[in-house]
Amino acid sequence: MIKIGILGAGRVGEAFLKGLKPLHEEGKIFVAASHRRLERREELGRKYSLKIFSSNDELVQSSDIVVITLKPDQFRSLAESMKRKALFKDKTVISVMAGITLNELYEKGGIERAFRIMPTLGVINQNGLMAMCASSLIQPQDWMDVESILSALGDVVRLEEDKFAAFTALGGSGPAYVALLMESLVDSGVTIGLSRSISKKIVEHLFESLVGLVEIYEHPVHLKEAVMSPNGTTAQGLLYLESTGVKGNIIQAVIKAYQRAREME
Ligand SMILES: NC(=O)C1=CN([C@@H]2O[C@H](COP(=O)(O)OP(=O)(O)OC[C@H]3O[C@@H](n4cnc5c(N)ncnc54)[C@H](OP(=O)(O)O)[C@@H]3O)[C@@H](O)[C@H]2O)C=CC1
Ligand SMILES: O=C(O)[C@@H]1CCC=N1
Repeated sequence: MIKIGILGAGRVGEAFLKGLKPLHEEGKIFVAASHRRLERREELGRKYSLKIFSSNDELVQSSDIVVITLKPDQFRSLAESMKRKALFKDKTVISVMAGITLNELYEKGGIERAFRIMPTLGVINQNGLMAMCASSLIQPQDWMDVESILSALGDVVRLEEDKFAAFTALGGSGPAYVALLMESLVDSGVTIGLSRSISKKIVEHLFESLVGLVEIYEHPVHLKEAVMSPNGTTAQGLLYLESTGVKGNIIQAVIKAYQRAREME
């Protein structure tokens, strides 16, 4: 049975624990994790009834596949000693860390067999989208095994490593942009006299129904035209948005995030 260890189970690491637990319970894989704080280990142990190690080294030693869910700098500070101990020899690693390239995994951590993935936060409720690339030692069977495991957390797309910064800027950071838009719309409802609860209900409905509407209208532009009546309310709202350069600003925001993602590599 494949043994999977989640190294540094924070927000994304916990999403992996939660998403993979059903496969663990069905006896298809064995899942464990590590964390540096006792309080967090106890919390995860209580919630998932899985083994949570205090020692990262022991977790790695007892795993076939190690999912590294540390922050990039937390990994960088641990990597050298792990490389010295040759901990990752014969292990397969899945890294979710923004800006850590396959080459850096090898150079700093001595990790030869690696998948680099970039998940969206949707993995928290098994509804993520994950970009995935791999080092040259990874074989077709490894791809199939890992894709099958990751499908418990959402959809997987194979992507060239040189497109990871772009995926990170749009998909990885994306939930934050959409959350900001959502927050602004809820505040706008309150500003024009609606209670916060009804405003929130309207905005939640708008987001929930949007994907279905775009499917029906086939393109966001056609959806926009369907809502926009001659001399109506939508035309006035859109005129203001367009005059403030909202579309260019959103594109610029993603470009900024992309530049930062490139800098991190
Ligand atoms: N959040 C997101 O939307 C996305 C994040 N990512 C990537 O995922 C990674 C994790 O992000 P996220 O889950 O948000 O971050 P978190 O800070 O929630 O997770 C990292 C966890 O690792 C723990 N940790 C730190 N050092 C050690 C150590 N030496 N040994 C064991 N555990 C340790 C931290 O503990 P402590 O709580 O004590 O700091 C923390 O709980 C990042 O590299 C990020 O780039 C990728 C895509 C999306
Ligand atoms: O902000 C970040 O750096 C990480 C990567 C994508 C989402 N969070």
